[in-house]
Amino acid sequence: MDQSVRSDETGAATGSAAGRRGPAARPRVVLEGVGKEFPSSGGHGLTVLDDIDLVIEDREFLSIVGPSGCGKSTLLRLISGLMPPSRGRVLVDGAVVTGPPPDVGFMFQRDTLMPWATVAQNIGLGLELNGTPKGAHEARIAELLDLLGLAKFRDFLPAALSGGMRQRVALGRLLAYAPALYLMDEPFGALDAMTKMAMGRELLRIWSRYDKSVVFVTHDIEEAVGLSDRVVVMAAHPGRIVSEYVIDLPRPRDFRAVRLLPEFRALCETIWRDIGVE
Ligand SMILES: Nc1ncnc2c1ncn2[C@@H]1O[C@H](COP(=O)(O)OP(=O)(O)OP(=O)(O)O)[C@@H](O)[C@H]1O
Repeated sequence: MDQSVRSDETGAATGSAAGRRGPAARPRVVLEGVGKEFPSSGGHGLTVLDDIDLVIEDREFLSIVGPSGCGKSTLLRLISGLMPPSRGRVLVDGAVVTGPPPDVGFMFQRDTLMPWATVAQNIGLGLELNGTPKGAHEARIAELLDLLGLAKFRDFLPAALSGGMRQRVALGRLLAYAPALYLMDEPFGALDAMTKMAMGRELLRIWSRYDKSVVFVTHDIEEAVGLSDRVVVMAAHPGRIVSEYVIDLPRPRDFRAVRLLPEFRALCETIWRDIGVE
Protein backbone atom coordinates (compact mmCIF):
# COMPACT_ATOMS: atom_id res chain seq x y z
CA MET A 1 0.00 0.00 0.00
CA ASP A 2 1.07 3.55 -0.66
CA GLN A 3 1.93 4.76 2.83
CA SER A 4 3.29 8.14 1.78
CA VAL A 5 -0.04 9.89 2.13
CA ARG A 6 -1.12 8.37 5.42
CA SER A 7 -2.21 10.68 8.20
CA ASP A 8 0.29 11.69 10.82
CA GLU A 9 -0.24 10.10 14.25
CA THR A 10 -2.38 12.85 15.72
CA GLY A 11 -4.06 14.20 12.62
CA ALA A 12 -3.69 17.61 14.25
CA ALA A 13 -2.08 19.22 11.26
CA THR A 14 -4.66 17.89 8.85
CA GLY A 15 -7.85 18.73 10.74
CA SER A 16 -8.77 15.05 10.26
CA ALA A 17 -10.92 12.91 12.53
CA ALA A 18 -7.93 11.91 14.64
CA GLY A 19 -7.14 15.54 15.30
CA ARG A 20 -10.68 16.40 16.32
CA ARG A 21 -11.37 13.47 18.60
CA GLY A 22 -8.34 13.79 20.90
CA PRO A 23 -5.89 11.08 21.85
CA ALA A 24 -8.05 8.78 24.03
CA ALA A 25 -10.90 7.82 21.70
CA ARG A 26 -11.12 4.22 20.56
CA PRO A 27 -11.25 3.46 16.83
CA ARG A 28 -14.81 2.96 15.63
CA VAL A 29 -13.98 0.06 13.28
CA VAL A 30 -10.96 -2.23 13.04
CA LEU A 31 -10.37 -4.84 10.34
CA GLU A 32 -7.44 -7.15 10.99
CA GLY A 33 -6.19 -9.47 8.24
CA VAL A 34 -9.71 -9.79 6.86
CA GLY A 35 -10.33 -12.13 3.94
CA LYS A 36 -13.56 -13.23 2.33
CA GLU A 37 -14.18 -16.15 0.00
CA PHE A 38 -17.36 -17.17 -1.73
CA PRO A 39 -18.00 -20.64 -3.17
CA SER A 40 -17.56 -20.66 -6.96
CA SER A 41 -19.01 -22.97 -9.60
CA GLY A 42 -15.64 -24.73 -10.14
CA GLY A 43 -15.61 -25.88 -6.53
CA HIS A 44 -12.71 -23.61 -5.57
CA GLY A 45 -13.48 -20.62 -3.39
CA LEU A 46 -13.49 -17.21 -5.04
CA THR A 47 -11.29 -14.86 -3.00
CA VAL A 48 -13.15 -11.57 -2.99
CA LEU A 49 -11.20 -9.82 -0.23
CA ASP A 50 -7.62 -10.55 0.71
CA ASP A 51 -5.78 -9.47 3.82
CA ILE A 52 -7.57 -6.23 4.57
CA ASP A 53 -6.18 -4.15 7.44
CA LEU A 54 -8.09 -0.97 8.08
CA VAL A 55 -8.78 1.24 11.09
CA ILE A 56 -11.66 3.73 10.93
CA GLU A 57 -11.46 6.37 13.61
CA ASP A 58 -14.26 7.73 15.74
CA ARG A 59 -15.85 10.68 13.88
CA GLU A 60 -13.98 9.91 10.72
CA PHE A 61 -15.60 10.23 7.31
CA LEU A 62 -14.00 7.52 5.24
CA SER A 63 -14.80 6.69 1.64
CA ILE A 64 -13.95 3.52 -0.22
CA VAL A 65 -13.54 3.70 -3.99
CA GLY A 66 -12.44 1.15 -6.56
CA PRO A 67 -13.53 -0.64 -9.72
CA SER A 68 -16.73 -2.63 -9.90
CA GLY A 69 -16.38 -6.04 -8.25
CA CYS A 70 -13.36 -5.18 -6.07
CA GLY A 71 -15.31 -6.05 -2.92
CA LYS A 72 -16.42 -2.65 -1.60
CA SER A 73 -19.95 -3.80 -0.75
CA THR A 74 -18.64 -7.04 0.71
CA LEU A 75 -16.34 -5.05 3.00
CA LEU A 76 -19.29 -2.97 4.19
CA ARG A 77 -21.36 -6.09 4.79
CA LEU A 78 -18.59 -7.57 6.92
CA ILE A 79 -18.54 -4.41 9.07
CA SER A 80 -22.34 -4.49 9.30
CA GLY A 81 -22.27 -8.05 10.62
CA LEU A 82 -24.52 -9.31 7.83
CA MET A 83 -21.88 -11.89 6.85
CA PRO A 84 -18.80 -13.25 8.63
CA PRO A 85 -15.24 -12.94 7.29
CA SER A 86 -13.50 -16.12 6.11
CA ARG A 87 -10.28 -14.97 7.77
CA GLY A 88 -9.27 -12.30 10.23
CA ARG A 89 -11.63 -10.31 12.41
CA VAL A 90 -13.80 -7.22 12.36
CA LEU A 91 -14.33 -5.09 15.47
CA VAL A 92 -16.83 -2.28 15.96
CA ASP A 93 -16.42 -0.18 19.08
CA GLY A 94 -13.94 -2.72 20.43
CA ALA A 95 -16.25 -5.76 20.11
CA VAL A 96 -15.79 -8.54 17.56
CA VAL A 97 -18.67 -8.36 15.09
CA THR A 98 -20.87 -11.46 15.09
CA GLY A 99 -24.13 -9.82 13.97
CA PRO A 100 -25.41 -6.27 13.33
CA PRO A 101 -23.69 -4.10 15.99
CA PRO A 102 -25.73 -1.65 18.05
CA ASP A 103 -25.85 2.00 16.99
CA VAL A 104 -24.89 1.22 13.41
CA GLY A 105 -27.13 2.16 10.47
CA PHE A 106 -26.90 0.83 6.93
CA MET A 107 -27.94 2.10 3.59
CA PHE A 108 -27.36 -0.33 0.78
CA GLN A 109 -27.50 0.01 -2.99
CA ARG A 110 -30.87 -1.69 -3.16
CA ASP A 111 -33.32 0.10 -0.94
CA THR A 112 -34.93 -1.96 1.80
CA LEU A 113 -38.09 0.04 2.34
CA MET A 114 -41.17 -1.58 3.84
CA PRO A 115 -43.45 -1.94 0.79
CA TRP A 116 -46.68 -1.72 2.77
CA ALA A 117 -45.71 1.47 4.62
CA THR A 118 -45.97 5.04 3.33
CA VAL A 119 -42.99 7.31 2.77
CA ALA A 120 -43.65 9.04 6.12
CA GLN A 121 -44.01 5.71 7.94
CA ASN A 122 -40.79 4.39 6.41
CA ILE A 123 -38.91 7.45 7.62
CA GLY A 124 -40.69 7.26 10.99
CA LEU A 125 -39.30 3.77 11.51
CA GLY A 126 -35.86 5.33 12.00
CA LEU A 127 -37.28 7.47 14.79
CA GLU A 128 -38.98 4.48 16.41
CA LEU A 129 -35.77 2.47 16.30
CA ASN A 130 -33.76 5.14 18.08
CA GLY A 131 -36.43 5.78 20.70
CA THR A 132 -37.41 9.32 19.65
CA PRO A 133 -40.52 10.28 21.69
CA LYS A 134 -43.72 9.90 19.63
CA GLY A 135 -44.55 13.58 20.10
CA ALA A 136 -41.43 14.61 18.17
CA HIS A 137 -42.03 12.31 15.18
CA GLU A 138 -44.31 14.51 13.06
CA ALA A 139 -41.99 17.52 13.15
CA ARG A 140 -38.85 15.53 12.35
CA ILE A 141 -40.57 13.59 9.56
CA ALA A 142 -41.80 16.86 8.03
CA GLU A 143 -38.30 18.32 8.26
CA LEU A 144 -36.76 15.31 6.53
CA LEU A 145 -39.47 15.19 3.86
CA ASP A 146 -38.74 18.83 3.05
CA LEU A 147 -35.01 18.24 2.97
CA LEU A 148 -35.41 15.25 0.67
CA GLY A 149 -37.92 16.99 -1.61
CA LEU A 150 -40.55 14.39 -0.76
CA ALA A 151 -43.16 16.47 1.08
CA LYS A 152 -45.77 15.87 -1.64
CA PHE A 153 -45.20 12.14 -1.49
CA ARG A 154 -45.51 11.57 2.26
CA ASP A 155 -48.51 9.23 1.89
CA PHE A 156 -47.26 7.33 -1.16
CA LEU A 157 -46.20 3.69 -1.00
CA PRO A 158 -42.66 2.82 -2.23
CA ALA A 159 -44.03 1.02 -5.31
CA ALA A 160 -45.36 4.36 -6.61
CA LEU A 161 -41.94 6.07 -6.41
CA SER A 162 -39.00 6.27 -8.81
CA GLY A 163 -35.69 4.59 -7.91
CA GLY A 164 -34.14 7.93 -6.92
CA MET A 165 -37.11 8.77 -4.73
CA ARG A 166 -36.96 5.41 -2.99
CA GLN A 167 -33.28 6.02 -2.35
CA ARG A 168 -34.13 9.37 -0.78
CA VAL A 169 -36.67 7.71 1.51
CA ALA A 170 -34.04 5.17 2.58
CA LEU A 171 -31.65 8.05 3.27
CA GLY A 172 -34.39 9.79 5.25
CA ARG A 173 -34.88 6.71 7.39
CA LEU A 174 -31.15 6.53 8.08
CA LEU A 175 -30.99 10.24 8.94
CA ALA A 176 -34.00 9.76 11.23
CA TYR A 177 -32.34 6.80 12.94
CA ALA A 178 -29.12 8.84 13.34
CA PRO A 179 -26.77 6.05 14.46
CA ALA A 180 -23.20 6.67 15.65
CA LEU A 181 -21.80 4.81 12.62
CA TYR A 182 -23.27 5.19 9.13
CA LEU A 183 -22.46 2.44 6.62
CA MET A 184 -23.48 3.74 3.21
CA ASP A 185 -23.21 1.81 -0.05
CA GLU A 186 -23.63 4.14 -3.05
CA PRO A 187 -26.35 6.05 -1.22
CA PHE A 188 -26.51 8.78 -3.87
CA GLY A 189 -26.16 6.44 -6.86
CA ALA A 190 -29.69 6.90 -8.20
CA LEU A 191 -29.96 10.63 -7.50
CA ASP A 192 -29.89 13.47 -10.01
CA ALA A 193 -27.00 15.96 -9.71
CA MET A 194 -29.01 18.59 -7.84
CA THR A 195 -30.40 16.22 -5.22
CA LYS A 196 -26.98 14.62 -4.87
CA MET A 197 -25.52 18.00 -4.00
CA ALA A 198 -28.26 18.73 -1.44
CA MET A 199 -27.87 15.29 0.16
CA GLY A 200 -24.08 15.62 0.26
CA ARG A 201 -24.39 18.93 2.07
CA GLU A 202 -26.91 17.53 4.55
CA LEU A 203 -24.77 14.48 5.25
CA LEU A 204 -21.74 16.70 5.91
CA ARG A 205 -23.81 18.93 8.18
CA ILE A 206 -25.08 15.99 10.24
CA TRP A 207 -21.70 14.32 10.33
CA SER A 208 -19.88 17.40 11.62
CA ARG A 209 -22.61 18.61 13.97
CA TYR A 210 -23.41 15.30 15.64
CA ASP A 211 -19.98 13.66 15.65
CA LYS A 212 -20.90 10.70 13.48
CA SER A 213 -18.58 8.23 11.81
CA VAL A 214 -19.28 7.38 8.19
CA VAL A 215 -18.02 4.62 5.89
CA PHE A 216 -19.11 5.61 2.42
CA VAL A 217 -18.77 3.41 -0.67
CA THR A 218 -18.97 5.18 -4.01
CA HIS A 219 -17.91 5.02 -7.64
CA ASP A 220 -17.81 8.80 -7.71
CA ILE A 221 -14.27 9.98 -6.93
CA GLU A 222 -15.31 13.65 -6.66
CA GLU A 223 -18.02 12.75 -4.20
CA ALA A 224 -15.51 10.75 -2.14
CA VAL A 225 -12.91 13.54 -2.06
CA GLY A 226 -15.55 16.22 -1.43
CA LEU A 227 -16.98 14.45 1.59
CA SER A 228 -14.16 12.57 3.25
CA ASP A 229 -11.34 12.83 5.75
CA ARG A 230 -9.72 9.89 4.03
CA VAL A 231 -10.24 7.94 0.82
CA VAL A 232 -9.23 4.29 0.57
CA VAL A 233 -8.63 2.95 -2.94
CA MET A 234 -9.23 -0.72 -3.68
CA ALA A 235 -8.24 -2.96 -6.59
CA ALA A 236 -9.93 -6.16 -7.75
CA HIS A 237 -9.03 -9.88 -8.05
CA PRO A 238 -8.61 -10.24 -5.22
CA GLY A 239 -10.12 -7.18 -3.58
CA ARG A 240 -7.43 -5.35 -1.65
CA ILE A 241 -6.45 -1.89 -0.50
CA VAL A 242 -3.84 -0.33 -2.80
CA SER A 243 -3.59 3.22 -1.51
CA GLU A 244 -5.20 5.73 0.75
CA TYR A 245 -5.29 9.52 0.87
CA VAL A 246 -5.86 11.91 3.73
CA ILE A 247 -8.08 14.65 2.34
CA ASP A 248 -6.54 17.72 3.83
CA LEU A 249 -9.13 20.16 2.49
CA PRO A 250 -10.67 22.79 4.77
CA ARG A 251 -13.52 21.99 7.16
CA PRO A 252 -16.28 22.95 7.41
CA ARG A 253 -16.34 22.09 3.76
CA ASP A 254 -18.78 23.27 1.15
CA PHE A 255 -19.52 20.13 -0.84
CA ARG A 256 -19.80 22.15 -4.09
CA ALA A 257 -17.32 25.00 -3.65
CA VAL A 258 -14.51 22.66 -2.60
CA ARG A 259 -14.49 21.24 -6.13
CA LEU A 260 -13.03 24.48 -7.44
CA LEU A 261 -9.83 24.13 -5.39
CA PRO A 262 -6.75 23.01 -7.34
CA GLU A 263 -5.86 20.56 -4.51
CA PHE A 264 -9.24 18.93 -5.00
CA ARG A 265 -8.62 18.40 -8.70
CA ALA A 266 -5.11 17.09 -8.07
CA LEU A 267 -6.38 14.53 -5.53
CA CYS A 268 -9.10 13.33 -7.89
CA GLU A 269 -6.57 12.93 -10.71
CA THR A 270 -4.23 10.91 -8.50
CA ILE A 271 -7.02 8.61 -7.38
CA TRP A 272 -8.21 8.13 -10.97
CA ARG A 273 -4.68 7.05 -11.87
CA ASP A 274 -4.59 4.61 -8.92
CA ILE A 275 -7.78 3.06 -10.23
CA GLY A 276 -6.15 2.70 -13.64
CA VAL A 277 -7.96 5.49 -15.50
CA GLU A 278 -5.51 7.96 -17.04
N1 LIG B 1 -23.10 -13.48 -1.77
C1 LIG B 1 -22.21 -13.67 -2.73
N2 LIG B 1 -21.95 -14.89 -3.24
C2 LIG B 1 -21.03 -15.07 -4.22
N3 LIG B 1 -20.29 -14.07 -4.74
C3 LIG B 1 -20.50 -12.84 -4.28
C4 LIG B 1 -21.47 -12.56 -3.26
N4 LIG B 1 -21.43 -11.23 -2.98
C5 LIG B 1 -20.49 -10.70 -3.81
N5 LIG B 1 -19.93 -11.67 -4.58
C6 LIG B 1 -18.86 -11.46 -5.55
O1 LIG B 1 -17.85 -10.74 -4.89
C7 LIG B 1 -17.22 -9.81 -5.78
C8 LIG B 1 -17.23 -8.44 -5.13
O2 LIG B 1 -18.58 -7.99 -5.07
P1 LIG B 1 -18.94 -6.61 -4.35
O3 LIG B 1 -20.41 -6.40 -4.58
O4 LIG B 1 -18.44 -6.61 -2.98
O5 LIG B 1 -18.09 -5.59 -5.23
P2 LIG B 1 -18.20 -4.01 -5.37
O6 LIG B 1 -16.81 -3.50 -5.41
O7 LIG B 1 -19.11 -3.48 -4.33
O8 LIG B 1 -18.89 -3.89 -6.79
P3 LIG B 1 -19.83 -2.72 -7.39
O9 LIG B 1 -18.98 -1.48 -7.38
O10 LIG B 1 -20.13 -3.19 -8.78
O11 LIG B 1 -21.04 -2.62 -6.52
C9 LIG B 1 -17.98 -9.91 -7.09
O12 LIG B 1 -17.21 -10.75 -7.95
C10 LIG B 1 -19.28 -10.57 -6.71
O13 LIG B 1 -19.77 -11.34 -7.77
